[in-house]
Amino acid sequence: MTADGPMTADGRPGPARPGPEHGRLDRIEVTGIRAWGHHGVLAAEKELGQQFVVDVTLHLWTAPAGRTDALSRTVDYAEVAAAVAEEIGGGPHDLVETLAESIATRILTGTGHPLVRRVGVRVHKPAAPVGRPVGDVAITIERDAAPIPAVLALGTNLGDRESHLVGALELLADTDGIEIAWTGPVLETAPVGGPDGQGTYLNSALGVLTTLGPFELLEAAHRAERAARRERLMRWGPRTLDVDVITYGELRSDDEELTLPHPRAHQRAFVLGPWHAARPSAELPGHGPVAALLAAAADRDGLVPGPALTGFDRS
Ligand SMILES: Nc1ncnc2c1ncn2[C@@H]1O[C@H](COP(=O)(O)OP(=O)(O)OP(=O)(O)O)[C@@H](O)[C@H]1O
Ligand SMILES: Nc1nc2c(c(=O)[nH]1)N=C(CO)CN2
Repeated sequence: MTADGPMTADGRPGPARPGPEHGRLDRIEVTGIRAWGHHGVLAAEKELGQQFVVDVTLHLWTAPAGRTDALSRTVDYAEVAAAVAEEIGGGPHDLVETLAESIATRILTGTGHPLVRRVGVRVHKPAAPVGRPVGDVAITIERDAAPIPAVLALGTNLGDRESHLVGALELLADTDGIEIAWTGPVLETAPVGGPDGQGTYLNSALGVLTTLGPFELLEAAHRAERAARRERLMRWGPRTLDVDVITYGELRSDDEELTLPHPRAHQRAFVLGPWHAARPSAELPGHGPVAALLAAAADRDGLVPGPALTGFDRS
């Protein structure tokens, strides 16, 4: 097994490859969702209504749910079907194009958000008044979810710390679906917690725009840790590289594998300091302005400027 092989950072079996970072998402399909709607250009269609049938394809990474059997780590297809039926019953719109678009938007920004990264919608209007017998009228569209802004925190206090940070930034920047939006400065910070006598840390923070789902982003973070040969020997012990997901849009999650925002970020000057330096008006969802959190953090006096490293200069 190589450091980059199919294992999670703590040595458990990881997702079968190819995974989301290889551009291939899984698909959940719900077909034949039937409901009465009043869409159509003709007045009679709006007045009487007719049956519409919709098929949806949800593109998402399902390995976290498949591994743990947890519905909270995937999209509930019953909720999707209910949302689609509601959209069919809404409007009315003149065009099937508009109905398909409204269903795609509802899934990408509502029911399926943020796990569903792409959706396919096929709307059938089998009784459409075409003026002659036809088998069906259907439209198919495919739409991508908007990229999500996320914040990652990096820390290292073992081995060649500078190389670990530069390597992590390069690996993340090269990951499909991750675009680096900004980087914080590198700060040298006193260790917080863990065993006595461990070395000082270099910490930084990154802002990314990502088309990956939250678990896929965590997997990319773990991949960077594996590339630095991260070992988990003791809690808060020395480490070659730690990459934490601090925020993923406004998402709140109490899943122990991915708690969002990161459950200790609001107390940590070594996370808030580099973030604040790059984005002074940032807010941590559920906790308020990063500036105020930084001013109140117990470890705020343990930060000093670190080395100027390649890449960590994009604010
Ligand atoms: N927001 C998150 N970012 C990164 N890991 C998380 C997050 N939420 C939960 N985890 C889980 O925490 C577990 C332990 O992570 P890790 O070993 O990096 O902790 P740590 O860096 O020693 O401590 P801390 O979590 O206090 O930073 C991981 O297996 C991961 O699944
Ligand atoms: N200064 C500093 N202290 C820490 C850090 C860190 O990155 N920097 N990470 C920890 C666990 O993630 C625990 N303590």
